[in-house]
Amino acid sequence: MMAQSDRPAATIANVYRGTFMHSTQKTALEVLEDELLGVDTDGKIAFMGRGAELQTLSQTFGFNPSEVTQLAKDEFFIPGLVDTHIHACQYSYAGTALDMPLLQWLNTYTFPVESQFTDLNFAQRVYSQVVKRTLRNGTTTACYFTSIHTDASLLLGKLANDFGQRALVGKVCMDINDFVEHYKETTQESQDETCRFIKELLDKKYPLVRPVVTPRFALSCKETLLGELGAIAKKHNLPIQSHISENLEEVKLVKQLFPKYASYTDVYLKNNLLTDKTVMAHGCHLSDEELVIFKETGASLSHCPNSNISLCSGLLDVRNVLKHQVKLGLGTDVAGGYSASMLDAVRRARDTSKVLTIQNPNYNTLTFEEVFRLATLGGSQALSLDGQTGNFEVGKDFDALRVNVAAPGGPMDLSVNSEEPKIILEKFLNLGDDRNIAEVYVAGRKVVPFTD
Ligand SMILES: Nc1nc2[nH]cnc2c(=O)[nH]1
Ligand SMILES: [Zn+2]
Repeated sequence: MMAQSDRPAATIANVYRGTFMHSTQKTALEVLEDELLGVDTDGKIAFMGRGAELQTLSQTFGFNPSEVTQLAKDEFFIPGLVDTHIHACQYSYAGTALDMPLLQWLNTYTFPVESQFTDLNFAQRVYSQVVKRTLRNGTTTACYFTSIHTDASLLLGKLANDFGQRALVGKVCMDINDFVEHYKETTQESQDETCRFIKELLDKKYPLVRPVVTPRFALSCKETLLGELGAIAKKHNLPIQSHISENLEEVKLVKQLFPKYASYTDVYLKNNLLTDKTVMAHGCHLSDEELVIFKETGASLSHCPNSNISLCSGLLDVRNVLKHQVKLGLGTDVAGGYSASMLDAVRRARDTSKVLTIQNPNYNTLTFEEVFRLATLGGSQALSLDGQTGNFEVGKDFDALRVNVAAPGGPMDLSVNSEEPKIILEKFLNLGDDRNIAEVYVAGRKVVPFTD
């Protein structure tokens, strides 16, 4: 059935015909074969319909049928991948330094590297690499942590805008750090610089890049700073990101440092940091009572399975999170997670679920369709961006990957017998890489291959 926007007829910029696969609220995987999708000049999906409706649609929307882009037999579109948690400033050492648990890893590797982002040349190099690499890997939306440095963080916003990535960018706030000299702010500096960062980034009016209030985690922020950051987010109605219950040593220390609070979740809750626009990374060790608070506040979780395994932090029970109806997306958590590819996050999420099944054979393993939904629609919900992106719905922005599973020199071979699209998607999710991602679109604009 033809679906079209209620808005006045838009000028159609592009029409694509072929197989589209995406998730909806009702179904983890919907396969639309011989589908037509029209994108208007604002980059929004103006209509979707069956291939057989071409003539009617072309008249209604005023496009020439001969200008329709027809996908090849081995191609399909999926929604852009949403990385709900990635540290842009840790990209330079991704793939290394994975021999310690979280707190030692932060002190030994992370803080010394992050402290270098006073140098804007260094920032320019690392940040352009991470934006380009993630776009090539199909990340159309990224929720970034930076370092404590405002100017370098603004530079990341500029680069995401220049390359056309949808991004939330968070200048990291931390007024506690006993290990690396100078790599911390005073409480006042952290608030002032957060306000400057928000103002300057919003003033740029980048259409797809927004600031996110970013207390690093409870162990890096004094109570006063947590409260002030909660107030800033409230005042400007901004999203919030942080880390929670990643590793048991961290959970224990939070209990010791915040004895007045009922739980780790309560620390964020009482400081106005758990809202329906909050995304917290990890949550491996949250209790059911804490998950109930997430559900009640509308806060979401970012599941970062590569990081959880690489830093030996824990295994998130995604089934239990979903049972509690907590919004959930996937994150790479570079560089605790060693891969900047969301395809890796998909695979590691499935592996984690299988480890839980090995531990308990009655555990209901996540299906590949469910994990695909987490990487797309789930991520957009976790970042409160599901009004704009996450799947192919009329009125949303066209954020999409044109996948070619038969890309020359690619990493996978197709079955000799032709398979149905769903099986080919499964194969791509498990075996594909950027060689199969022929084109990437964000808000209708082709951002990969790069034009320069
Ligand atoms: N994985 C991870 N966890 C954190 N908790 C506080 N900071 C960090 C960080 O940079 N990475
Ligand atoms: Zn992280």
